[in-house]
Amino acid sequence: MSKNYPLELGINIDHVATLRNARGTIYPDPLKAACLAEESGADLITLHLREDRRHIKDADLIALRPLIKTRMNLECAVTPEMVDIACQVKPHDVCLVPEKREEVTTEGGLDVVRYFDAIKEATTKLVNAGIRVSLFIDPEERQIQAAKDVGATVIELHTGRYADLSGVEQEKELERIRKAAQFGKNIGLRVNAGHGLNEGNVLPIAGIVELSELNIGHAIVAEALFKGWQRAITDMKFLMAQGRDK
Ligand SMILES: CC(=O)[C@@H](O)[C@H](O)COP(=O)(O)O
Ligand SMILES: NCC(=O)COP(=O)(O)O
Repeated sequence: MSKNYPLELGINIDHVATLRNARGTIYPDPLKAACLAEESGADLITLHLREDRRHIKDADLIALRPLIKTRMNLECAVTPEMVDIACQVKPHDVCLVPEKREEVTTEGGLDVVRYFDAIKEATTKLVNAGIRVSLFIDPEERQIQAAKDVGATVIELHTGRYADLSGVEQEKELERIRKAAQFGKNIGLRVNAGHGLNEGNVLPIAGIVELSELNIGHAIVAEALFKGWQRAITDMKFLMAQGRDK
């Protein structure tokens, strides 16, 4: 990993819980996954407490908080319930995300421009509780500027569209993400990225030097089936370092 431009890896453990919940068993244990991830070089642990609790449960969040040795990044919707939970649990970071009950996964970023007042209120409460606030947004200047204006100090650029595209269209989306990362950094924000990243598409994203952190989950859980959880994490770290040093 380049020393001048470090790139952190956040391991998202949501889909360890998805597998556990499919049978209502106590395994695989997301807490064990988090601890092993840290041992394998994860720089932080990310988890998304969805309103419908389809993967991570409140009990996971509470049990995990004192176990985390790196940083906990809690993703949650902009609702009074979630903001209250976050203020009680006090993760290092909260990443506010858009949520629709019926979606398969997070579609698009938060519309900070449209929901400015509600996002500002949530951000202020979290910041007053000593939590760093990140907003999960599309790579658009007006959303990035609005994120800064509501008082967030971090943004996470949604890479889901990039991950779903290929060829020239993917190149164009990569350029959009690159420009957005530069804009965010220039106005003083920490810029992260994530969603849909995998071993096959992470290199060009890792090469964007303005990015500080990538959050990756689903593809790492999938890779772990074939080569093991810890190997999937060390391989991803290796690829990120390759992308960064290119
Ligand atoms: C906000 C985000 O990108 C992740 O939390 C991702 O959504 C993983 O969880 P889901 O698959 O439930 O969307
Ligand atoms: N914020 C993105 C994230 O945490 C992981 O998303 P994915 O890799 O599960 O798509």
